[in-house]
Amino acid sequence: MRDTLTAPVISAKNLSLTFQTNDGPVHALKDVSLDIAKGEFVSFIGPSGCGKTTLLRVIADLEQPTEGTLTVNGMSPEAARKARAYGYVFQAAGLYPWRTIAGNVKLPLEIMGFSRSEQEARVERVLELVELSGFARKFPWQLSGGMQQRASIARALAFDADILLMDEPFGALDEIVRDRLNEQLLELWARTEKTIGFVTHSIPEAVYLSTKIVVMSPRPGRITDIIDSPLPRERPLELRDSPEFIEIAHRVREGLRAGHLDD
Ligand SMILES: Nc1ncnc2c1ncn2[C@@H]1O[C@H](COP(=O)(O)OP(=O)(O)OP(=O)(O)O)[C@@H](O)[C@H]1O
Repeated sequence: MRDTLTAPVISAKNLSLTFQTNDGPVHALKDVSLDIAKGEFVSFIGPSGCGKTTLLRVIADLEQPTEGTLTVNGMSPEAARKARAYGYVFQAAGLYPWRTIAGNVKLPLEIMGFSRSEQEARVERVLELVELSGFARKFPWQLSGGMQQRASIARALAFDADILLMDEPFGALDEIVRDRLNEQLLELWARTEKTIGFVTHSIPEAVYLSTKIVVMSPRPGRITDIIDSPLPRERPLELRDSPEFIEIAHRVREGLRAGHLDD
């Protein structure tokens, strides 16, 4: 599947972004270069404030870089956004409490003007993908935190974007729920062949999920290491006890430490 001859889906070259604030400039990203191939699962890991969210937002055309170039599917991020290339999953599920789960998932489809029958078919399909088929008519408060986050993933999948951008989607959940969601996300990724960009603070989560791990350092946010994971795509949770897994986790930790030494 990972054909080295195909052009990258996301290509960043020397991206920098400086926010101008009342307290002076904040260098959120500095000289970030990265290629992401179709179907990859890429995690961005680094300490708070290192620019992970900013990088995801630049890819999604929610922020403009100050320097450098970025293409998504060979187009500008703006053109890619207009072509509905992305689904975005935020830290908090962000579901509307007065809408049912189906109603929440349907919302972007309503806005995009899909026909009613197409909306119904898509909602059914994505709720099945995230294993929430029986919960379409429930309201968000009737679901656990993990289920709400799955509903927000379903919403991001509903319009069938090629790229799923996820900003610490499981950060607020306990470890057991998180493990299960990680497994489910890998299954979903295998079934849909999406390209995924995933922000996390957790080393095990990054190593468990990713085909590529991008390690970032703060002030200004730079990439300190890019690790192409040798782990197989099929990943039972027990893989986390294997020497290969521990070795990659060690390398991520070293990358994080190296970033801090430059402070
Ligand atoms: N709109 C903005 N205006 C000014 N500064 C900003 C803005 N957005 C982000 N920043 C600053 O840019 C830096 C990078 O922020 P960003 O949210 O990308 O970091 P992060 O790695 O995602 O952090 P966290 O892990 O805490 O979510 C931080 O110092 C942040 O305060």
